[in-house]
Amino acid sequence: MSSFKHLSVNELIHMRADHGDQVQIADIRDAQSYGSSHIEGSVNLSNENLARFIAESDMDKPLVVVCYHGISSQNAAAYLAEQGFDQVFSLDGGYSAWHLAHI
Ligand SMILES: O=S(=O)([O-])[S-]
Repeated sequence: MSSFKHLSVNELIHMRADHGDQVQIADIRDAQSYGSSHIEGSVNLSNENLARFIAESDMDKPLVVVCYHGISSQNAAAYLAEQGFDQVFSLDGGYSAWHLAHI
């Protein structure tokens, strides 16, 4: 059964250092929050672009799901794993943890 794994901010930093833009990041926060700041290289995923994102993504590449605090990203990550992504991660602490680590 496909499912997702948890990823800490530090693990994400290392993953990006090792794999660069091979790492896909989907930010599921609202467009306004995403617009005011987001992890560089992330895409804002919403119900509107979800189908296209799934259709156009490389499912072999790691996919990290980011929300506000790491709660709702878990449901989204489980869903995306069910859609066929091989390696799906939910960012623990969400964008707020990422932001804190980068102040
Ligand atoms: O985005 S959240 O579900 O972690 S509050």
